[in-house]
Amino acid sequence: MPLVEMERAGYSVENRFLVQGLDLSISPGEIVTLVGPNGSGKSTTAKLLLGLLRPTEGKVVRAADLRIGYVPQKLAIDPNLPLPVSRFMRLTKPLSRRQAIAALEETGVSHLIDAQMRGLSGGEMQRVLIARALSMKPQLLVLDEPAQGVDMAGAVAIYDLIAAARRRLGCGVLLVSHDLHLVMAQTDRVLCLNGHICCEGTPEAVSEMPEYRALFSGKAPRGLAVYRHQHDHQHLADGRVLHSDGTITDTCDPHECSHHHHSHDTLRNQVSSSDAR
Ligand SMILES: Nc1ncnc2c1ncn2[C@@H]1O[C@H](COP(=O)(O)OP(=O)(O)OP(=O)(O)O)[C@@H](O)[C@H]1O
Repeated sequence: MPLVEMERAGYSVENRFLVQGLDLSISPGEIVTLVGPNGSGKSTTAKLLLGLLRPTEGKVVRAADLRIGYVPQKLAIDPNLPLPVSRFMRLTKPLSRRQAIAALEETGVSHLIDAQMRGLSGGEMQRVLIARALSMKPQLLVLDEPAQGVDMAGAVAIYDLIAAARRRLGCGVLLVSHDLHLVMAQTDRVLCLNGHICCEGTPEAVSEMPEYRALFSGKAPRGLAVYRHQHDHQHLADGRVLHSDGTITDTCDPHECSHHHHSHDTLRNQVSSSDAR
């Protein structure tokens, strides 16, 4: 049984369709990624799935009593208001301090529990938002550009976190992203959006589809399989490194720490080769 299913769903404002003819479903345990250029309707599609918008045509059906965790693209809070992380974590759900710390631990930012939201870095903010979404113990996790404002190594770490949450909770995940090459490696199914679904399939298949390449003017990197690297350690938000045996060190051994550097180098090669094409 899918967690959520869209059938020929569309959404229009003043007779203009923002998205149309969407057929899409998300099942427990799968990561579905929506990619598309600015204004292609990714956030609108996410909001239709969540029930924040009602389709003006077609239908969207969610499983009964579905627990949803949502990381919005933009936070509707006044950035000037003082708001500690501890209070932000309790805004949508009553959580004890211990529960809030446990949720923040999952994303490596429990040390920020008493920090002010307005003082957080881009990466810290995203980790707090993901922790709040995970505290719902969601069956469906919807993340709208969860790696925005985060550098590439930070983005890889965030996508790893999401993949780990999917394994642990068995939840379905909808990811909205611009980071095609990074995000796609963690994803089971990719949908390319441009007001409608242009093409869909596995990351490897989609990366070679002409519709996908046209959508990004041929600038999308190829050969995504190289990003399916094995992780033997995780980079914590405070810069330290958590190894698979549970030890924490200040830096990773350069011989052991292949994945991020590998990703950087490979990406650089691929971007330059696709630019040259
Ligand atoms: N309430 C609204 N009224 C009118 N137009 C809207 C409304 N919401 C969104 N739009 C328009 O619909 C289109 C799709 O917006 P949407 O935010 O879904 O795109 P997106 O793919 O998420 O974009 P981005 O990558 O820039 O975040 C845009 O052209 C946007 O300006």
